Amino acid sequence: MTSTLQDLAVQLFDAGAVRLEDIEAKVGRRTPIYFDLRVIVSHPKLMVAVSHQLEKLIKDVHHDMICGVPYAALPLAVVISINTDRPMIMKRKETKLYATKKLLEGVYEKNQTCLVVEDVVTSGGSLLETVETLRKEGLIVTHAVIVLEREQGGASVLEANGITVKSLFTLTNLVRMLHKAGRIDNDTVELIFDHIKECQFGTKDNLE
Ligand SMILES: O=C(O)c1cc(=O)[nH]c(=O)n1[C@@H]1O[C@H](COP(=O)(O)O)[C@@H](O)[C@H]1O
Repeated sequence: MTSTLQDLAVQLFDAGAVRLEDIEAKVGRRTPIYFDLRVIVSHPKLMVAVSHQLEKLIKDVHHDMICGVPYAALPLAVVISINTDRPMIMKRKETKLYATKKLLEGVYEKNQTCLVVEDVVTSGGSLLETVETLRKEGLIVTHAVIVLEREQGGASVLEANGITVKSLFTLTNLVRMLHKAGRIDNDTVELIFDHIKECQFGTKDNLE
């Protein structure tokens, strides 16, 4: 059975993937909402449901293989690879210092297309780092599929680097769905919407 996006938003919240606390984000600023997809490894049915939704987004995107950005997106990439019978490659966080000394694991050839899977895009930096590694190895990367686009400028940064981002949720529609389901109150909705407006990347002030 396929969950609707509204159901999925509530299931993710109830599994603890949405943290409504003041948390430091990877790049620079604090955030009143943190989407922590790492919890889904403890909820296999939810992992399959999220993967199914991502698969719908990529069915018309040509790709020879997929690569998950380490580590949060790796389990999703594995499930999508199995469900769609499409090979996967894995990027290491650091180059192996012995034996093969590889940064990418798996089988690939120059000029093959690789679709990237990521959990969250805020500034776009993490996803771009993976894309740069893949491109250095001669792979063609034009699309990424992600779970949450935080609408803080990252998608535009990626677009400017030749990557089209397809997302399951934007932060605005995730928050609206959770508000509708009574999981987030009015004040928190306002706080999050203000944060989205105030904390934008890709602008001169926030370029690191
Ligand atoms: O730090 C973040 O911006 C972030 C926000 C959030 O809600 N959830 C979350 O997982 N992150 C982390 O931030 C990364 C994306 O941030 P950028 O590299 O700025 O796009 C993700 O891969 C996560 O490691």
